Amino acid sequence: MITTRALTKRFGRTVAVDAVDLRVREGDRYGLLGPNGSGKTTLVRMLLGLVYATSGEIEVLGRPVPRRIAEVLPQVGALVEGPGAYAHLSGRRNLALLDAAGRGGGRRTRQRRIEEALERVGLAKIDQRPVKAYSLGMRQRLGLAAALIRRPRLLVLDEPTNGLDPQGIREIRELLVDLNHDGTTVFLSSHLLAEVEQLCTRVGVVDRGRLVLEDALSALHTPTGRVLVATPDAAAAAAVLDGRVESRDGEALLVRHDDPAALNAWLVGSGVRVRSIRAERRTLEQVVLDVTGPGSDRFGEPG
Ligand SMILES: Nc1ncnc2c1ncn2[C@@H]1O[C@H](COP(=O)(O)OP(=O)(O)OP(=O)(O)O)[C@@H](O)[C@H]1O
Repeated sequence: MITTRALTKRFGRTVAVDAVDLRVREGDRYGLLGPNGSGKTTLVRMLLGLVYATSGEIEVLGRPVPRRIAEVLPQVGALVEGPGAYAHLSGRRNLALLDAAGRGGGRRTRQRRIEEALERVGLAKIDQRPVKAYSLGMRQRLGLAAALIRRPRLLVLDEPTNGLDPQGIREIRELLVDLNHDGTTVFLSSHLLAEVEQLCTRVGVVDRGRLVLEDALSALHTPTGRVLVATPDAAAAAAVLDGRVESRDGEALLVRHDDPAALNAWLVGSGVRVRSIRAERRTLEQVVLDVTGPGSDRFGEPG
């Protein structure tokens, strides 16, 4: 769906995007994760032909960008750096103008597609109020509706939950999962670890312009070599496990061991009751901290 090779963008002496090889597959919910200023927006804009690369190649939906962007855009829904809209017009009017301006929309179905898109983003009830009276969250939803009116195969979204409250963020997340289940590939950028962890199936991590990691989310949650045990016999367990217990908090023990089943058999065989047992897995945060250098500790900051 999206492939880049050695994609690079320089602004003077600043290397905003540095030799990035990105690979987004059909059906992915792909999260491009990086702190503010790491180059995500520049990368997204290059994918859409809004910024020209200094060097490297881009393919979107099998076609080279920017050369054949005109064939690509009708199949792509995009939301980049805050939705642009005519402030004095209503949301519906904005969508109608947008649909009329682009290629391949189909006038006959316009009204229906607009109402469907508004419904999907939770704006079905908007009235004639102009967009300038909208809250930031409503504008963001309108921007998403705009990305949806063409029923795109691919969604490209730059920080789609910016400006939304927790309820709004959750609704957008559910919407994107639904769309993805219906066959839309979703590519989004975010500086929020938790957002990507909850929403995405694949993750790319950018650090100062470089893509330092790209993998399936499930593959990143690797076991840490420790097991979390809950037992009412914590003291007895600690004695049995002799030196393997790394920490203890009430009934909860963190044990150095890489096989929960074998550990369970050992404990039960020694007369220790086990309430629950599971392998500890690395969180996305740990994975990201391992691959990003010092000074890249700005993840999760609002902005
Ligand atoms: N038009 C431009 N001219 C000069 N420098 C730019 C321009 N656009 C971006 N940059 C620089 O490129 C780097 C990456 O910026 P970019 O906006 O792509 O990062 P980002 O990860 O999207 O951050 P944010 O989430 O804050 O937008 C930054 O150092 C930025 O200052």
